[in-house]
Amino acid sequence: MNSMQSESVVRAAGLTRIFRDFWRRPKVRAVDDVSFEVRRGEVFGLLGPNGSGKTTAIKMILGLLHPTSGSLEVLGRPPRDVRAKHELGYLPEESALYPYLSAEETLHFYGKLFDLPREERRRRVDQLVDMTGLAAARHRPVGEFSKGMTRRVGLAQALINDPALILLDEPTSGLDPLGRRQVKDIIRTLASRGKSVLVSSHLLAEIEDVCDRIAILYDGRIRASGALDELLEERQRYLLDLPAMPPAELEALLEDLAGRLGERPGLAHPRIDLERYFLDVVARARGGGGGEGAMAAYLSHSAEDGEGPGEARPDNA
Ligand SMILES: Nc1ncnc2c1ncn2[C@@H]1O[C@H](COP(=O)(O)OP(=O)(O)OP(=O)(O)O)[C@@H](O)[C@H]1O
Repeated sequence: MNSMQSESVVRAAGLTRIFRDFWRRPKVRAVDDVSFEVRRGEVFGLLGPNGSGKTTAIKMILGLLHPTSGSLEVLGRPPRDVRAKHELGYLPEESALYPYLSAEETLHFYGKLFDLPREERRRRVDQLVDMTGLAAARHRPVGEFSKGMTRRVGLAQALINDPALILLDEPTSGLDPLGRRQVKDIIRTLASRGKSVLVSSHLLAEIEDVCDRIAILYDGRIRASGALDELLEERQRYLLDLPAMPPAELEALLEDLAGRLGERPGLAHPRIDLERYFLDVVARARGGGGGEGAMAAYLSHSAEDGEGPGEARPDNA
């Protein structure tokens, strides 16, 4: 692992947030003595059931909530530092958008808030509209959008300032399988260009194939954390991948293995997951096509700025 990738962009140690009641008596330990780090160029999953403290942790990273105790550093600065905020992108659980602005106007509005010069703003809005699959709806008011389309606008908005750290609260909620795959591909590509992405979700299976490392929160505390591959790999067993072969040959092979192992190995056909099957069916139905070109254009701009370390992925990816 090179030094760029091991660099921490979020460093939380003993982070605690207690909410108090009206009489200022401690009420809920929403985040309780939590320590973790998010490294440059990785996708970090903050997972946990409803009410486990994910949003509270994200709000502290954003500088919107003060920790009760513990330390927190974001991009090498205290989270309340305005310079840290400039390099952050945030997709909240529910995006509050101006219903009468179109998708394009919405993105221009946020681009202006970041003081992006007009030409750059135009270029980024065009790229983001394509990348998030909103090209056909770019001139429609967002008040008319479905939940999935609103989510896409929210994601584009979170990326308008080309942030180094992107916080995504339940990014796939409300999206159909195509939209989910698209968002996950965007997340992976962002990470491959050196961006750091923190994804919070209670839909574990949905983000399993996008995270490098995870922490599982329950009742405000981290119950498990580490590289996803290491956490999920069953190191005591092996799976063997065989090509198709005549039944008699297969039987002989199994017999041979059973003799050596003292047990007959299990045998099954591999299965693709339902998401991949579904996406194949839809791709065939509509004759291919996708937003990869747009994504490449958006990201090549980031690379031009010298912000990305190329195609490198963290060692544990
Ligand atoms: N402003 C607040 N005042 C009092 N309690 C709060 C406040 N915000 C959150 N909590 C409590 O803190 C705990 C953690 O909430 P949080 O919203 O961080 O969970 P979450 O993991 O994001 O949940 P979800 O998946 O439902 O969004 C919950 O018990 C919640 O009721």
